[in-house]
Amino acid sequence: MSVESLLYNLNCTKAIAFNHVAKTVFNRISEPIVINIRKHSSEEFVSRNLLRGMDYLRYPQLNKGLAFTMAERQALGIQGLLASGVQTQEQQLEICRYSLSRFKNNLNRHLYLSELLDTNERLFYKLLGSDIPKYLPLVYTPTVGLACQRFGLVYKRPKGIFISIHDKGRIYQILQNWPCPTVRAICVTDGERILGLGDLGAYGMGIPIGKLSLYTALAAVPPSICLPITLDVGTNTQSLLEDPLYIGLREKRVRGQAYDDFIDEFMEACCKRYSRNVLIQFEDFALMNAVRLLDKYKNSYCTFNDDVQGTAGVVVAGLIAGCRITKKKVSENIYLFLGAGSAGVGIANLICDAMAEEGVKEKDAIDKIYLFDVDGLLSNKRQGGVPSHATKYGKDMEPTKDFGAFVKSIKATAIIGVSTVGGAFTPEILKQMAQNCERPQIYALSNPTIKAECTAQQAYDHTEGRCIYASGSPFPPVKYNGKEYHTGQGNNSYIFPGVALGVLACQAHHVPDTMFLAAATCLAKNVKQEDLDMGRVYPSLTDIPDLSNKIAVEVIEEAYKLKLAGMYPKPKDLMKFIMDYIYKTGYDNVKPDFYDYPKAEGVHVKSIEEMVKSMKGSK
Ligand SMILES: O=C([O-])CC(=O)C(=O)O
Ligand SMILES: [Mg+2]
Repeated sequence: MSVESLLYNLNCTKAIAFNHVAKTVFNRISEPIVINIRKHSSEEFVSRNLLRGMDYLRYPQLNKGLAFTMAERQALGIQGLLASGVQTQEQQLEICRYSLSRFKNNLNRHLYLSELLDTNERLFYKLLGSDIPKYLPLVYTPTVGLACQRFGLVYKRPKGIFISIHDKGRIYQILQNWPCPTVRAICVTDGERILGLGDLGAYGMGIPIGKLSLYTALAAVPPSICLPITLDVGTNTQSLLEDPLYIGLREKRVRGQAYDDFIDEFMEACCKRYSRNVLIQFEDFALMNAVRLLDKYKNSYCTFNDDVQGTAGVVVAGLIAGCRITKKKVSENIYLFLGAGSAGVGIANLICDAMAEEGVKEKDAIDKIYLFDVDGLLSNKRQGGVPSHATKYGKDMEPTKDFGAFVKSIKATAIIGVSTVGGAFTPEILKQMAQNCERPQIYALSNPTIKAECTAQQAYDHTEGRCIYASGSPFPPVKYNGKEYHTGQGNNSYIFPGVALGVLACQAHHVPDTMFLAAATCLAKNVKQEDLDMGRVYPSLTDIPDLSNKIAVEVIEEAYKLKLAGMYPKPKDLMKFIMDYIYKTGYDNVKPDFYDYPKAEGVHVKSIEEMVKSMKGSK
């Protein structure tokens, strides 16, 4: 029995109580144990691969529930373990939809979906894909924020790896405990800046799980190659340290050299375990580490920071699409940021790149971009100066903390909220934007919903319905002057799944900023005129899977252009190449080789169909 199935079979409390020594011991005895007790040819096959029929029900990657046909049930030796009825996947989806409709709140819906993922992976992704606008907010922003805050209740079984600062020196060994050796994509957090909710420590695990489930739901990246990781270096949130349900280290965060050495070891261990071009997505690190670690690793690893580059990609896509409405160039706007953290500076940098494409020099581009942080305008004259990650945006202007007055004095045409201060775009600020230009662009990007700088309704109400508005979390349709408007969700989920798909498919070994600009341009190009007519700068969420494929093609083009691709020769038809690569949610794609089962040398891993056939042949 593997450690995974052992944990699976224990109830939640025992699983958490499973101590480190026991884990190590079990890991040792989970080395190949060849069971060969059955005689029937198909059963013999199962045992030689150490997969028992029951495993087809137990493992979400293999389970089809009542959709196993009678012949399959016989071949797998699971007849009688399921009710006699045989269901189609479509019928199962109906049952899921009905079950979800019975819950009264979204956290319970999130928990239901999380259990579905633990039970039947293909059904989960099929359901998500059947109505993305409906299900995305349940597995992702905003509900995932709540799930993180309650992660002590949500945690049931391993969906990713926790690596604690005390594991320093043996990170590689811990990675080996993950049962799938084919990992190609990792999403990692240290839980310090979870959405706009702050330091949630080990509770942050909900984020890499959610982000990677979007790799599959929105870009059909095979889930077996994805690994969520939380680096537990403690938490500085006192309420968590005192929370009896808290699942992480009850210690203050480790900082300085010890932290840096830990992250260095982590990066090396990932490469040693999974190859040098394993993709590592950084997510929800605090500002002090996000930009610094990106700069440190971006040229030596296959890595990106979603909050810096993914968010920048989606905002720049919105701005380029916004220019299709205003008939202006990107460089003809004046940009003002509320928030100068990792997201703000990442967006500002990519705006400069977009202006460079229009032939604007970097200095002139910077002149059109202003940032505020908690201490006011990034002014070179302010006490304490401009933070090091943002020095190039420091202005030789008098310091000010009055954001509203500044909106007026510089005649901003686009304001971008990445401040995590809910309601910071006051009615006065919005009204001023409406005076500054005909179609002011308002981005209220902080997540989850309560952290948005203004709601969609407020933006329309205070700009006479003339604004181009986008938010990070979804808002219901807005009513203005008797008309209904559907506003866009400027969330990095439009960008990172497609970029990841492209990087993974062509085995790129770096993820340069230009890939995000290529993704942003592709996204902006694909906004339909009818969306623009409504003032919406993003396509419908329903379109994301198609868009991700298109973005992936652009990313692959960029990878070959920059000689970063690891796969030669370059495929002739990139779209076909992508279509062959991606994960399919139909049950006919269930394969028994999803995990690291010890296989006898030369043993062919048969598909379920082959097993059914061999059973028929042996009759
Ligand atoms: O997760 C999201 O919805 C967007 C994001 O990266 C963040 O807010 O940190
Ligand atoms: Mg994030």
